[in-house]
Amino acid sequence: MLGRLNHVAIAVPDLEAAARTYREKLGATVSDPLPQPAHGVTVVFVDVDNTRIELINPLGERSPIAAFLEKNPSGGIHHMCFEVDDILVARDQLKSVGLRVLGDGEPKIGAHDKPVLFLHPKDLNGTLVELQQA
Ligand SMILES: CC[C@H](C(=O)O)C(=O)SCCNC(=O)CCNC(=O)[C@H](O)C(C)(C)COP(=O)(O)OP(=O)(O)OC[C@H]1O[C@@H](n2cnc3c(N)ncnc32)[C@H](O)[C@@H]1OP(=O)(O)O
Ligand SMILES: [Co+2]
Repeated sequence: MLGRLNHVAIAVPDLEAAARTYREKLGATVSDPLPQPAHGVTVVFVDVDNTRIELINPLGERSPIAAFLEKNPSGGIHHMCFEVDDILVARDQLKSVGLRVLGDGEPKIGAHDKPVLFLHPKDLNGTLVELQQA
């Protein structure tokens, strides 16, 4: 079911500083900050050979990553995203084996303009997993 690793997201307390580190110290190509109000984050994309890093910072009052940063004030790996061929088939299959889908269970359009869903971290060894329609 799981296709390629589409991205790994890192929650950061200072988006500009994190982007500068990846650009200047790691020599990476990084995007400008891209507000994603529907997801309550601002994201900077860091392109690497075989996947992508997303540096994410809370946007707005009700960001889903605010509590994570309170618990991890210097930041940390927030989630990883796998591509799936059919996100609705994958969702129903994962629910049938007892994995919890977050929110109302309906895919939302993510930062890559594709439908995405999230699975509860407590069901996956403390790791928040995002699924994105390939
Ligand atoms: C622009 C879109 C972009 C893309 O397209 O790629 C994105 O990915 S946007 C990413 C931001 N959006 C989301 O993360 C949506 C899904 N996340 C959520 O719904 C929440 O973050 C949730 C429910 C996972 C956690 O919310 P919150 O921290 O407010 O709730 P709790 O404190 O009750 O947490 C429950 C339990 O889970 C642990 N936790 C929370 N976040 C993570 C995490 N990222 N990785 C691992 N574990 C996590 C938290 O510590 C609690 O554990 P406990 O032992 O009970 O304290
Ligand atoms: Co993501």
